[in-house]
Amino acid sequence: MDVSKVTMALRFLVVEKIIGTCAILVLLLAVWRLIYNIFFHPLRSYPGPLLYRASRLSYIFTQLQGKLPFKVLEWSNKYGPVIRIAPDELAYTHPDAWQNIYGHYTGAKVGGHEEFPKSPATYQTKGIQVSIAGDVRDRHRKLRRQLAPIFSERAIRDQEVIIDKYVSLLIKRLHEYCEDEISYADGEARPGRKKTRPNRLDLRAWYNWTTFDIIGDMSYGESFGCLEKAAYDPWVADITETVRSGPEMQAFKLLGLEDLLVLGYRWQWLFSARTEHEKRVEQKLNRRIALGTKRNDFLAPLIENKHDWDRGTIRSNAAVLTIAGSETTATTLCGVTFLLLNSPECLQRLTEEVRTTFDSEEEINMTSVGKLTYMIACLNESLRRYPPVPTGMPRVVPKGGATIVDQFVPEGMVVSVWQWAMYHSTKNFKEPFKFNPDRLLNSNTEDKVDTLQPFSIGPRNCIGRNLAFGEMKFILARILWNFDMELATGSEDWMEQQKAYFLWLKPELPVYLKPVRRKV
Ligand code: HEM
Repeated sequence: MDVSKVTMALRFLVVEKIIGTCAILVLLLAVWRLIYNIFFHPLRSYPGPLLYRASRLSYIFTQLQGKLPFKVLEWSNKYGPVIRIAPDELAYTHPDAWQNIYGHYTGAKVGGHEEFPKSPATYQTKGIQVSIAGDVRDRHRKLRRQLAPIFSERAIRDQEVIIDKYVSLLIKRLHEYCEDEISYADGEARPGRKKTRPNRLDLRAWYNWTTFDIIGDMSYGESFGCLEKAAYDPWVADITETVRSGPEMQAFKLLGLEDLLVLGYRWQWLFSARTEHEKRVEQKLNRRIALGTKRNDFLAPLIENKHDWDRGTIRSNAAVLTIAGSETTATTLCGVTFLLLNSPECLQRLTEEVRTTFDSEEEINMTSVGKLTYMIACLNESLRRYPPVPTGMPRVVPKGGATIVDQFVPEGMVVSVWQWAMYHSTKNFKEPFKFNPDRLLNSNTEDKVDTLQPFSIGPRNCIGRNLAFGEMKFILARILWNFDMELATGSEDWMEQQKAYFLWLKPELPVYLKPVRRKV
């Protein structure tokens, strides 16, 4: 008998047994986990779909498909305004949740609780520098204090000359692309191409180019040159990848694979577009620093206070301001354009407002657009129908737990308001899928208009709200002054076909533009 063969066989049997036992243990543990999550977890009494209450996997799967906000609405209609969407996570569509989760607290002394920290699985990754949008409380407060003055209404008005420069360039370029001598083929406007159908332009691109060029100048002292080239800069083109990779990175963390994510990120076999993006930010930052600190732009406070911040902090904040400050605004402009083009009466009323309020285009500026009450209602209604941040903005319940929408939630649980679902719930708005700006002009008890907080509230609300609103009113007014618009055929389901991640993954928005001819 061959002893070595017997030893080998025995070894094989032992190894097989160990693997088998481990597999059974893992399986038992997983089953126990499911049972625990359903019957013994501190959130067991909260309603929600069984598969999601039982395991995180269902949440991750639906989130990666970009469908979670739509599911939350479905569940909100079925289970009510507080839904358990993962074993340790609650989604809210109840208006009180805004204040309870995101509001300012004055500390335990007056019976409040501490500020709810941002959930690390969404906002922080080990070893990767976070920005103001993800930073921990003390660093956040300092960053916010230094940046706030530059985002005040007055400071933004002082920057009007920059905004005006790019909006005027947008209008000039759109006119050029609408001129008869410019011809184009395949519906894609480009000088020198043969014309098929007139003036069909992708407004998603033009809005993105404009808001990126503005933010580029306001942050780094140089635009991305998108409007000049009528083409995407690689940086701008990367945004889609950044939007898509957000939930993928979150999935790694929720599955306990953060170390693998960090390794992959460092060695660039995961999310390499993000690493490339960081390199480009660094190059722009170098050029900005070479300009000195005299410029009154968004990066000046961080560069001036460089003893407070290392290079990584300045870089990550430069990157987040660029994306947060442009993609969201361009998204809302696309949304309002699409919704108006699908509501001819609203479009006509708004066009009339713009063309009768002003006698000439020169009268349209960042201050005078404040008179356009119907436009403000249209923009707010678009932010309701198509909020740029459609998902939850997850926070962790602080030590001691908290009462949210009259129910106690234990510490450590993840909670958030889901904007898209909240704004489309019939509990909050009558005919929620209807684009109806009048609901924001006439007081009406059926619409809970205070629910609408697209810029969030509290200490971590949007720092760029003044800029965003000023810019959107100004761009939309100038477009409506100059052009008549019609939605290109084939785009009727533009909004329905989108995936909703932390931001929307939006397709092109082809629109026919016809310049308005005025008698001189
Ligand atoms: C329509 C346009 C915009 C919308 C709807 C919007 C919405 C939001 C929301 C909901 C948040 C909170 C995110 C969270 O809690 O995770 C936020 C944060 C933020 N936004 Fe905006 N935003 C817009 C435009 C802008 C602009 C123009 C800028 C700047 C140039 C900007 C810069 C930021 C920054 C830096 C934060 C993080 C603030 C902090 O944590 O203190 N946003 N925004």
